[in-house]
Amino acid sequence: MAGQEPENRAKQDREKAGQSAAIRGLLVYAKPHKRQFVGVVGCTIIAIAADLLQPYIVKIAIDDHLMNGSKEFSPLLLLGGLYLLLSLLSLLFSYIQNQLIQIAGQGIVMQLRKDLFRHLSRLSPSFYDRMSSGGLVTHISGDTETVSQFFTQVCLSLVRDGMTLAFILFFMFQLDPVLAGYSLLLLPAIALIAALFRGYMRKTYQLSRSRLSRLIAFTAENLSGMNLVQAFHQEREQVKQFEDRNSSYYEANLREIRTNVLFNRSFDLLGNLSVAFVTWIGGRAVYGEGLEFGVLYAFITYIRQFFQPINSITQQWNTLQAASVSADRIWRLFKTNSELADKGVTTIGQDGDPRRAVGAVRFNDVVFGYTPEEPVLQGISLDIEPGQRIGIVGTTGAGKSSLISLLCRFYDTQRGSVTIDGVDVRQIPLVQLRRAVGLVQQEPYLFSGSIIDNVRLFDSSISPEQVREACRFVGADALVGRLPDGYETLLSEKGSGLSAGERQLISFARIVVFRPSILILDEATANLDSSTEQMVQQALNSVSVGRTTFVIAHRISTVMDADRIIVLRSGRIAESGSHSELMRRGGYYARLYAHSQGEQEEQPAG
Ligand SMILES: Nc1ncnc2c1ncn2[C@@H]1O[C@H](COP(=O)(O)OP(=O)(O)OP(=O)(O)O)[C@@H](O)[C@H]1O
Repeated sequence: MAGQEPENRAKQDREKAGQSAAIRGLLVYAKPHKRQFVGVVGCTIIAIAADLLQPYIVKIAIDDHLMNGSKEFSPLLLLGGLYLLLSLLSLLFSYIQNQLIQIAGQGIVMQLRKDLFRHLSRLSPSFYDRMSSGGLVTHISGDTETVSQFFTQVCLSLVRDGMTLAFILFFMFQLDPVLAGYSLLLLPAIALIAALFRGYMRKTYQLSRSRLSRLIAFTAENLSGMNLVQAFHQEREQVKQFEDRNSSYYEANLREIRTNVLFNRSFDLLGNLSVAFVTWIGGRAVYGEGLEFGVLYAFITYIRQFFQPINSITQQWNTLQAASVSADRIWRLFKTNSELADKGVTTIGQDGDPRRAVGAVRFNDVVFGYTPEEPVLQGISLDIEPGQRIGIVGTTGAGKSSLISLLCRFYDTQRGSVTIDGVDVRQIPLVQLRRAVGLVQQEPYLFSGSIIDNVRLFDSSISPEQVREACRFVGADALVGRLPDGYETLLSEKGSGLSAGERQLISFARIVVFRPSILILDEATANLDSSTEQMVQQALNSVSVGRTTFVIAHRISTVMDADRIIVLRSGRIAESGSHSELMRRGGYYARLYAHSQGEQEEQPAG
């Protein structure tokens, strides 16, 4: 146990160093808003001075005009006018100060969210294999919001409350140094209360934040998988889990509020005690004519105001802590590099247009696993000529999708290489590679947007007419015709409102529009009924003419007419050849085929 102490301390030191580096990193974002921050400081000085001069004006009115028996009304009117003017000035400059800090703070966080999202969109699929989407939602929404509070609350409080304190002390010493000296006796009591509460407030604050993050993450993940939750009748279990998280957040929140209220009331109590103290000491001095009554009035007003900024600065401690933790988490995300270094500089295709690549694909002794210890593909070598139609078959988990993931470079090989037209995919810039290779998956992703934008993927260089033509080509125009606003119909997230097969047709139209030189269909027609499949198949046959095409299918009938069929078994190529060759051989493929035809009861082991 004793050995853990220094270890924990070293860990805490590392965390602290990371957090301050993160805060420093955030300050880079603040740089473009320098002028707004200078404006905030200027406005704060004017607003505070106008605020704190008000008791001074009353003091002049009392001591110089009311108490000396003067019956003149006009100086009082003038002082009253001045008081009003100061109030208006304070109001106006507080407003401008608030506007400026919000513009700066929100601007910083808007930029931060933008950069973070852009960064996340470049991270490789392996990153998303590890991270929960709910956790990422919390980072983008919750953490950036906390960072925004750093600028709009912590920075503002430090400037405003720090200056207020300095001004109050200045006025107090200006009015009566002895009474001001007595007031300083309060400082140890203030420090004691702050120290007593600080640790506890931090703990309760962090507890409620972390429980809120858990709640948000759980909600986000459940909403995206709600159809599965319902399909498996998990509603009651999920509601129970939600309730647990919800009530533990409720308790943590109440505890945090209770601590804050206790802290605030302690300060109020101290404030009232100090007013009583000053009234007693000052009152005696006024009776003994050692102090003017106006000075006492102004003093009491200042001492009342003295606690508010201290209270506010102490409260910001929590926000500062939370902001540094959030900044650290955001920074760590920024520092996560894509495992796929996009350093390739070799272009492919005629005139540098990857869509006009020849389409020769080679797998050279490829070994790959999602974790290094568990290889999923073992020593795959393939040589595919341009324009060939390749079928890939194999039982569930044999490695079919993994094989084409390497061609798309969603992952990098552990050994060996994949080349297109003789160029290693790692040497091809990712943007070129993604244009060269078109992928249609079983569950195509549709974006929130119109049909037109979903087909042309928001690329406005592709005209709506080209989109319509592509839809006609794959037979999607009848479907679009049935939608309320035709091609302008807005699809909601994940394309809900369309059946799986209809979503598939839209993704086929994409391929027709973008015409990649290599086409991959991963169980792409599995969701279509047989008549639609036939129609799409015809369309695909025309699209795939002259293009290297990979077709992954469970239904062997889908790949029977391929130039060559690759049969995968446990991450290795078991057989390859045309349908008739493989059937003649009477091996694993022939058994798979027989099984798919329902001639064999047992599925071959794979
Ligand atoms: N993202 C991933 N992270 C970790 N392991 C994975 C991942 N994707 C697939 N695997 C594993 O890799 C192996 C091969 O999976 P792959 O999806 O390539 O098989 P498949 O032949 O396409 O199967 P199916 O016919 O079911 O689509 C399986 O054991 C699978 O569990």
